[in-house]
Amino acid sequence: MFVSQPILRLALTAKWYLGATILAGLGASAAAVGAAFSFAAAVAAILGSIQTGSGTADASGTAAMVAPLIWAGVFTLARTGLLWLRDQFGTLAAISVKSRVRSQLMNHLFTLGPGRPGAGGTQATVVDGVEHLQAYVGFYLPQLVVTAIVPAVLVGILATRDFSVALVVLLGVATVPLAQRLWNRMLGERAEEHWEAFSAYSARITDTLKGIDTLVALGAAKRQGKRLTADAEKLREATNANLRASLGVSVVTASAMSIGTAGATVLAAFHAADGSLNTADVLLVLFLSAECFRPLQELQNYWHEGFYGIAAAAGINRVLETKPTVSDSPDAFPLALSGPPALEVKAVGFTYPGAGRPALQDVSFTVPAGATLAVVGRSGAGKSTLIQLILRDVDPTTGAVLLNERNLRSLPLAQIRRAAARVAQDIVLLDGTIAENIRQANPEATDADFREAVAGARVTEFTDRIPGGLDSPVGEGGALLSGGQRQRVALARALISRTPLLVLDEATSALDAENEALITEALHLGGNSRRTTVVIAHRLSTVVSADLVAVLDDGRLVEFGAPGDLAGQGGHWAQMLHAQLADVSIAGLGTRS
Ligand SMILES: Nc1ncnc2c1ncn2[C@@H]1O[C@H](COP(=O)(O)OP(=O)(O)OP(=O)(O)O)[C@@H](O)[C@H]1O
Repeated sequence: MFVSQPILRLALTAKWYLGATILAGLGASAAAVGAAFSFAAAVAAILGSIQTGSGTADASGTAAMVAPLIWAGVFTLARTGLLWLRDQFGTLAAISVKSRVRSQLMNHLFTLGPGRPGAGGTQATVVDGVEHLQAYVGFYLPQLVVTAIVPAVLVGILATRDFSVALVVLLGVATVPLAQRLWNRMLGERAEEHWEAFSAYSARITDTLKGIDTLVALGAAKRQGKRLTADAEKLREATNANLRASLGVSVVTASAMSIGTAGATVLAAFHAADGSLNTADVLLVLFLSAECFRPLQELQNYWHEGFYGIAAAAGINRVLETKPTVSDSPDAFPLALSGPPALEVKAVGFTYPGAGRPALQDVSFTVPAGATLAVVGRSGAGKSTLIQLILRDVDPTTGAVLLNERNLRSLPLAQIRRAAARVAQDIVLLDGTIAENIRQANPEATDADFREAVAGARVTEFTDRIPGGLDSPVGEGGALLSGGQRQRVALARALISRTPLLVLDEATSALDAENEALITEALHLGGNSRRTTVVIAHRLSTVVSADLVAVLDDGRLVEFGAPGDLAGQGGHWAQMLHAQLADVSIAGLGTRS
């Protein structure tokens, strides 16, 4: 018997369906017992009439056998109907549990933040893993209960007819769960290994499909193909190991059932010969012995079907047990936020788990409400880390981030998510139309808000030129749009969401200078605005329109102030400015042909 505790807890959410499945299974066995007694009664009636007559069944014997035969027919039909009902209820239980497990997995994944497991393996768990629960939850688990009850009751009934036959059947029945117990540990390990191999293979396929163009361009398709073959080989080995282990259980179970039934038949024959059992009782004993083993046989069949569900349960548990990177503190309460918030970063330090050195050290600055802060610095200086801290994707190792003087840790996470819009460099659009993608950020937005957002982010500039306009599909992940068009859709999403805090992580990198300037204007980066904005930018044009600049270098804040003030100080910002201006002037030099 193999029961995964967390999946059992989830299965109990469909307890009514599971209860009905169990009742129908028990009812089917009861109907089989009824049919066995009826057949035995019919046979007894016929034999009785032969013994009293002249060697053939007389009219009274034929009449006496009609009623039991009708009953046998009724019980047999009832059994068929109950088995059908059992399968229906089992399927309904499985469907209900699968949909609950999927939504629990998705809800949990939403809370996990950057620490969530990789997309490939997670997809295998949410799609295939949960699908495998069907046979485990709908059939294996209810059959466990039926198997625990039916053989015990039937052995009791058998004992009233023939104690020694009952004892032989009991020995056969008891051997099956004992053998399975011995195998469980090994099967559990095999199940986990199989699931690991399956999700690794599935993750590799997802990665390959996502990066197929890059792999072809790099000439690395063959190498990736070899890796896929190696993963497929590991999966084949794991599947074989699985099959070998479950074959062991099958052999022991089938032997115990065959030996038990054969033993019961031989004993019943002896007892018929010595007159301690009549022919009708022999028939009854044989029927009941077979019915004792039937639930065990079915349990074994379901075990084979549900095995992958048990394997997947390990993967499902692993996702459900992954702890979120940040969570609500027990005494969190919302901040009264009527306009753009003031942002304070106070002596903040952050070290990634397992990293040898801090990504940020002792960073402090304040951004007044409605102002725009541009964060600049070399690659690896800590800009993205700072953004993650401001959005509370992670908590600082030391110091604190405050909104309107309230530590982010004391705010409900849901409020922070609602108050902040983020546009990252790699934009992910969901399959649907351009308009649907934009409206998704604020389904309650009015048509006027929508028009303002698409105009501000210069979306209409390209949608006016395509036949479907704003109702054109974006394709999977936004594949039908260019990088710059995707960024404009994402910026429109940020504009329509009207959040008081806006974070742009190189969100205009794919735009041409003219569009960037116009969008910057629409976002009111600079001057008092209805939102406080933090922007990571490499382009001068974005930075000079900000109210404040924070220059990071090797995780430390090396300069902070208005861009105009810093420009004259000859420090990091002034040097970056000069370097970029030199690039611009060299690029702007004409050539003589
Ligand atoms: N998940 C991570 N685990 C460990 N170290 C990390 C992780 N992410 C970033 N780092 C390290 O933290 C430091 C700061 O990285 P961060 O991504 O914040 O820099 P950045 O200024 O945004 O760089 P870029 O401009 O290249 O995006 C780097 O040394 C980087 O290697």
